[in-house]
Amino acid sequence: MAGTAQAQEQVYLVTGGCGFLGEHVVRMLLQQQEPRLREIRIFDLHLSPWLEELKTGPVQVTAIQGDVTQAHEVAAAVAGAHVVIHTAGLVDVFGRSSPKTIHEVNVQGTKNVIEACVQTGTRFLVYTSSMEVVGPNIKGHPFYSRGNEETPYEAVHSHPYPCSKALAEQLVLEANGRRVRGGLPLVTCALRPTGIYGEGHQIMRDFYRQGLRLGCRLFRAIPASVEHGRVYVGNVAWMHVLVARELEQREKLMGGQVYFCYDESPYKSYEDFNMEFLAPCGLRLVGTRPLVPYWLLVLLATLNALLQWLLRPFLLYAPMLNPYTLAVANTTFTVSTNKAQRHFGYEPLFSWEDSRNRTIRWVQAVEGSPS
Ligand SMILES: NC(=O)C1=CN([C@@H]2O[C@H](COP(=O)(O)OP(=O)(O)OC[C@H]3O[C@@H](n4cnc5c(N)ncnc54)[C@H](O)[C@@H]3O)[C@@H](O)[C@H]2O)C=CC1
Ligand SMILES: C[C@H](CCCC(C)(C)O)[C@H]1CC[C@H]2[C@@H]3[C@H](O)CC4=CC(=O)CC[C@]4(C)[C@H]3CC[C@]12C
Repeated sequence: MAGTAQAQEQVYLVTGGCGFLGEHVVRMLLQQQEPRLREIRIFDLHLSPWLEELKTGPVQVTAIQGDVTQAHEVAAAVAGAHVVIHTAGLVDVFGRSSPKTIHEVNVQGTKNVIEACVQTGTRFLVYTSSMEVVGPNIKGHPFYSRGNEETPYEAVHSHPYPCSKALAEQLVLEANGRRVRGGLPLVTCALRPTGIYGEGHQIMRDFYRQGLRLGCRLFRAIPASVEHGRVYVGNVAWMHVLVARELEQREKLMGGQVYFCYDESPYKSYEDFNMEFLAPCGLRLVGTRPLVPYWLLVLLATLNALLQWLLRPFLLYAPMLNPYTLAVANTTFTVSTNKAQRHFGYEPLFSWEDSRNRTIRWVQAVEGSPS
């Protein structure tokens, strides 16, 4: 009996568990049949209907509607959890939310999660950071090609999203070693995905819809030579699950560390990479070189930013093209590292072929293929 109780003792909390990545983390935790897992708590501002179907399995699934900016709600959700996987965040590079809101959710929300761990005695915290904490910086320096966690880069931000992710990551890493209730040290680490793709990726869906509207075409805007790091959502989720599992055994090695999320996805430009999925769904990318000169894109992006500012009192104008998204899309950033493999034995669970097929099937199922 004691063995059974011991075997099923752990409670995991996934904040943002109803988001694009969060859903994959939750499903992965259940699929991998984490041996000691008794309960998964899913904490999110908006709870999704698919949660209901998960409630019939052997692991208790508890849905908690809550806001990470509310310290008491976070503390109540964290109490009794062994591990917190903190993926909740406001992902906004288009200017939909105010900088203050982005800061509140991403920075204050993360502070609340850390303090809740300390107060309630939760020892293990996995934070979903981002490649954006590195760059591009406000000085316009090129990102790096095939960089790793040690590659030097002057990370100085002004855009609210990367600012908030960088601050939150710093808080998480600094919290490593703090004494939690009961006297034991908190063990934290941060995972930095590059651009995530896969089932549920809304921007991919937006590009697909845009292509359909334009007669099954998309027009190249970024040179094919600008490579942008991408990683499959299933592998990002798998990395979170592995880190959560291994943090206890390897706290000295992994505590306070950052890890880029990587897999076998090929190095390509943002647009060429998207075409890996959109071409089999009937779209084509027009042009081997950008059809619009770069200076014109910069001008349009600046105009969009100006329009957004002018129209803000009346309506929300938040197009995909703005100076920041243009800078990210137009600056090479790819990672090549094996730190996660060395530190906790990570190998991608999904091959590139599998990741690609799953994503194609999702695009086809979501929208239906054009005839
Ligand atoms: N999508 C991407 O390419 C990348 C995302 N990330 C990070 O991964 C994490 C997850 O991102 P996605 O799944 O793409 O975003 P998402 O928007 O699909 O998911 C975020 C989830 O957090 C929840 N949330 C937002 N504000 C909240 C609040 N105040 N209280 C509680 N829950 C709240 C949302 O309801 C949503 O379910 C974020 O922290 C993001 O910064 C990092 C790198 C790349
Ligand atoms: C929307 C951008 C592509 C638009 C191309 C244009 C301007 C020519 O129309 C996307 C290009 C790169 C994306 C970002 C990148 O993948 C890294 C990210 C990490 C995160 O943590 C959140 C999302 C994002 C900022 C992602 C957002 C869309 C792009 C800017």
